[in-house]
Amino acid sequence: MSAPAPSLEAVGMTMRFGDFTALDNVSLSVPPGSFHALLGENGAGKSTLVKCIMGFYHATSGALLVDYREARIQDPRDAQALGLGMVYQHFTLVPSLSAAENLVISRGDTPALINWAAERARLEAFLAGMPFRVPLDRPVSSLAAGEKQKLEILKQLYLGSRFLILDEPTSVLTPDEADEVLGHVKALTVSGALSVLMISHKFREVRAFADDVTVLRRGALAGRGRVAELTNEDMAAMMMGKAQIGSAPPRTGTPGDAVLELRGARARDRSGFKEIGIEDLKVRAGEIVGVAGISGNGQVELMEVLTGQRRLLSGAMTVQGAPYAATRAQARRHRVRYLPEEPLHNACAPHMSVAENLALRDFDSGRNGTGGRIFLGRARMARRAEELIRSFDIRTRGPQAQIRDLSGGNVQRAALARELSGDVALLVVANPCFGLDFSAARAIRDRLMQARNDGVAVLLISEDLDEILELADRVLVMSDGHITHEARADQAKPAELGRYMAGHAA
Ligand SMILES: Nc1ncnc2c1ncn2[C@@H]1O[C@H](COP(=O)(O)OP(=O)(O)OP(=O)(O)O)[C@@H](O)[C@H]1O
Repeated sequence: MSAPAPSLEAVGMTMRFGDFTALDNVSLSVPPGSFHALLGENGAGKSTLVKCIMGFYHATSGALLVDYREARIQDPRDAQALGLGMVYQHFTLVPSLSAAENLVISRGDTPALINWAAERARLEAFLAGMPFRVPLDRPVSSLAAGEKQKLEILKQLYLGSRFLILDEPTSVLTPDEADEVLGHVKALTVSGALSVLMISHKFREVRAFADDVTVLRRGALAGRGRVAELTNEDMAAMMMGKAQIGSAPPRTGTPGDAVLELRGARARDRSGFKEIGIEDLKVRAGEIVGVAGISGNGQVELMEVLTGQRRLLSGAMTVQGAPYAATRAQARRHRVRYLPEEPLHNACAPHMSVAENLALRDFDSGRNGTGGRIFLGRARMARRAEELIRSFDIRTRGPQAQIRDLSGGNVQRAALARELSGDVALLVVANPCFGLDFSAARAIRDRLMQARNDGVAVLLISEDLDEILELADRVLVMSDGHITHEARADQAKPAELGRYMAGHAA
């Protein structure tokens, strides 16, 4: 790569939203060719800081220096022109196009009529200078998550970025994929070709790859230092202050009768070309059944079947012994609740307030679940919201804040608060701790265990094997659309589960 990596300094950055200060006089310095981690609990201000750097937000005050010169970044194009690029948790690639096509169209200057031979030669020349590559001609949808994330990084480098902001870049990757991707990124920083600022919640990755760390807490700088000179306890203390993480509630009681049953259930997968098939899945009252698997192995389709968004081609689904198609009336009658992935988009009304979102479930249920359309009174809604905000520790400016302005982790807590309040028989959750810091993850996991101990049947679909091993009574592995393995969680061996997850076990 030609241009050397730039340095970046943020000096006294403050960002106010109305009378709320999301970022309070925060400074951070990333020398050229270094790998800098940005840590903080959910809502600490990490995304706000990087959005100010990238020109998505205009800081209320403060300055940015790129290569020791003041940079005026009005919008993301200015940031790109200065060599700053961003890679997100979720992919931004076009799934139906190949890697080569994705790279070429990502350039703003692509002509309407593309000379593919010339573009291909240009791409090959670019890739020849890269320490890693990805298959260029397959549709991106067929690439594994690790390959997609490598392509996101290559895309930024192809666009000329020499300073990468990585926002939880390994959330959807397996630990091996994460190490491979971050290993390549690290090598680029060591060679001086790239500077990196990475938002992460994973101490393991910070420790393995970052040179320096900055920690934010409630919008303010809480600490910084060389990673090699800090212990995990030091970093945790900076993140959380004096607050300690309590120990998890013990598992109590034994499972009762089956609440959810799927038998011989077949449904099309998203491509429409394959099928998923669940021969026999039972979740009992007072039991957590974990469905482990690498993303893209039918978990999304299974969730869609369970939530009534995907039709069964054959087989049966029952809840409490009755046929179940997940209509709203059935879900209400059988006290079934869902926490889907990305709750802001899938389980919330983003423009509505926290209080309204916490009450959403009740809008069409009437005062006593009779189905009468009686809207909750404002005062009662506000009282209830305040209770849930307190007991689930939702960090918000108040019940009237729009839910889309909450940090990711706090949206998650709000959705879970709503789904777990009231009388629940079956709870279906997908990746409930995705993107959460560890104290938020701890809080959510404790709630799930508590629900189980209270007799709720919990189906936990998760890509996080540690989470499943901690919470589940039984583990099922889903691979290529089918349940390929079942084990009691206390007897399961992670390596063996990993082999089934990868589809390698007999
Ligand atoms: N556009 C906005 N309007 C109002 N408040 C906002 C806005 N964006 C963020 N905030 C608030 O600023 C605070 C910091 O949020 P931010 O998204 O930066 O946190 P974060 O550290 O990135 O958290 P997470 O780890 O959950 O992503 C939060 O309390 C959030 O509610």
